Amino acid sequence: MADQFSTPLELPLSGESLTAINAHLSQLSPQDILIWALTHLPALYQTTAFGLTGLVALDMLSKSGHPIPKLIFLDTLYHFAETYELVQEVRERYAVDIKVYKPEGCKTIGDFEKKHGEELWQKDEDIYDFAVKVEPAQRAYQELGVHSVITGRRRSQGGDRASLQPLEVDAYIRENNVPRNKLLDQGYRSVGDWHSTQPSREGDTGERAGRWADKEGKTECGLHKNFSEMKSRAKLEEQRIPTEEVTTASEVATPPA
Ligand SMILES: Nc1ncnc2c1ncn2[C@@H]1O[C@H](COP(=O)(O)OS(=O)(=O)O)[C@@H](OP(=O)(O)O)[C@H]1O
Repeated sequence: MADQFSTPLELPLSGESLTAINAHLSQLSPQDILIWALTHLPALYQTTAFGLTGLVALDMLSKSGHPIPKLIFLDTLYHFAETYELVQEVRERYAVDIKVYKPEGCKTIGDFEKKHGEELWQKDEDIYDFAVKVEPAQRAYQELGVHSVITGRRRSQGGDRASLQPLEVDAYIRENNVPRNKLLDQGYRSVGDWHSTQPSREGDTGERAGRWADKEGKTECGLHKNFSEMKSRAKLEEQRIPTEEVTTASEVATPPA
């Protein structure tokens, strides 16, 4: 797919190039956008929590005829057993390299509670988000030399969640037999940590109903905030998290099957 953009692109992009690229991409199919990303974006990875969008993207990439990017999974330690099963299923089905990053110095929930106390998400959800997603993502990007990522967020997920079009995704999943989280067949619409994810209730609208259902105004985990905000969270963490000694191994680990 020849176009006017250099291959690979030189980063960072100016606002002007970004506008031109987005105008170009908005005319392409999802498959072609992904191929464009593969051929143009340097040091490209896919960050995924194995949601529907990410798995559809992975399936499309696997059929593109190009080598697929490695995956980055931020293992918060608090995922459902079904999600960990899905990680293994995806690894086998697509023969893809999955880099797993856990909260710093923690291999188990026991390690995490020793460092932060029990139910950190109840005490301070900003610090929880920082510890389980933001810091591990920063570490992953730095250690792996990541310059570009594919994520499963969609424009239609921002703001007005009722405008989502999950049926398109469902059709692709059925036709291509894409693996999916078993919880999606048990009344869950979107799956994150078990303590912040509930099945959707009657009358719920939106694809992400059930995420932080009891926390008014909370819709995101902090992973997608911009970098300066992430840095100020780092300061917050330094000031407020007790610094007890814990194992400090920072590693690319494999989650339980
Ligand atoms: N734990 C973890 N590890 C790696 N990547 C992750 C993680 N959580 C969120 N994401 C990325 O964010 C996409 C949207 O996820 P969610 O809708 O669940 O929202 S949220 O980020 O948790 O707020 C999600 O899309 P999917 O690939 O469809 O899962 C990922 O690209």
